[in-house]
Amino acid sequence: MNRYQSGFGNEFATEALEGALPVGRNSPQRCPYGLYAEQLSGTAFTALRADNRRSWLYRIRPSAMHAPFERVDDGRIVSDFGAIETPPNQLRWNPLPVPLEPTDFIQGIVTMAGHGDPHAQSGAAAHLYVANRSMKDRAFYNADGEMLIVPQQGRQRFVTEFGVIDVEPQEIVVIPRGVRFRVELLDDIARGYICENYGANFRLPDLGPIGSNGLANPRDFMTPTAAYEDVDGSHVLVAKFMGHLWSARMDHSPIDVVAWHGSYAPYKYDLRRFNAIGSISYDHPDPSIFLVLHSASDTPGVSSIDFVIFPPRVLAMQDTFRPPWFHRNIASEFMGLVHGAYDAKAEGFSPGGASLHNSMSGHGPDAETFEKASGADLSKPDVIKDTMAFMFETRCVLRPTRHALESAELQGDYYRCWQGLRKHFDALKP
Ligand SMILES: O=C(O)Cc1cc(O)ccc1O
Ligand SMILES: [Fe+2]
Repeated sequence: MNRYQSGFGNEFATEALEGALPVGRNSPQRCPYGLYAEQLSGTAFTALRADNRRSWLYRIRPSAMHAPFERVDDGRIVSDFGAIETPPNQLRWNPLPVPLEPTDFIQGIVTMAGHGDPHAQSGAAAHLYVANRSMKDRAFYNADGEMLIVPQQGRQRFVTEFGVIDVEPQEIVVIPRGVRFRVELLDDIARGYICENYGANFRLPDLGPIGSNGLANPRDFMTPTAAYEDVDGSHVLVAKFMGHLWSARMDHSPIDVVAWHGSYAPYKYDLRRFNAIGSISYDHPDPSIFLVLHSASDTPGVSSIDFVIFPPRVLAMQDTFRPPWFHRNIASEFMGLVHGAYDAKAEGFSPGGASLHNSMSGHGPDAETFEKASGADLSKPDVIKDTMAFMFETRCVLRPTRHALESAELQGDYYRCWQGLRKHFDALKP
């Protein structure tokens, strides 16, 4: 049986038992198989039809059935970014070390930076995670934000209320606000990045003059078909709510949805399917050309968050410095590397590592990349292979956490990568 349905933001309909979906109504007096009907809405009831997202779930028990939540340790998760001063320095980190203690996905999350707050429904957080064991009899949901997860090492299984999503590095998974799930490791280690989006749900960008095809194509987004477990016994439900973790006991698995229909559901996307578009004449285009998904702000044309990738591609621009240019932007850029090398940095940016270039902080190619690209033979195209870098680009400054600024992984000498840039200026040589 096909485990996925294809399409972005579709009206999906799926049942794990034949006839489990009520026909012609959402909430019949008695649901088939003795199931409970429950609506999960991810936008205001009255949101415009194009933005409206909700699903109807037909489950063994309603999601209200749990003991009261109690506060538990937040671990290394942070949602309050005002506590410490934000330096304008360019920052870069080595990958997180593999934990020595048993650590599951939730315990393995480390917040690196963020802005805004869940209460205002605006802003974002950038987290890293590294885990060495599966979540067991434990599920999680995030009421604060949608989670865009970028696995970097190890295959990972997201067992959600809506069905099962398997991902490997170079794929991403998006878990909408409120959706309950657990993460199982399919390899020894699971490592990756998370963009937590407190604002409007991620959506595909409009394509303008690009036309009706290109960038991330809607049919490559995969949403699972219904899959449920009918398991009685002690379970724990962990919630992230208003910046903190809460835990409640349950006497059954919350992954008990036998059928569902609607438009609010988790999905995955294989970044290798991205249709990269670029300059075929001259100049290096703005990285918005590599936009996969974005969260819109209240200002038309200005995203709150852009999720951008730098996939394999061919550079053939003439009389052009082909790698990224030197720049300062109003936006702030948190970057990660899933695989390979990034074309603006000859060394020091490793797979699993991260960098942060905040609003108006100058950055660009390192000295080695600049020298090489300035003298490159442009008669041949550069075929950029075996790479997958990405960026969580935000409208507002991403404020690093105390952990990020004090961790052993912070590269204190990052600034040096630009110090070797030589002065080439000669007023007599135009
Ligand atoms: O800083 C970076 O490496 C990301 C980036 C890439 C690019 O091609 C243009 C602008 C930009 O910020
Ligand atoms: Fe940049």
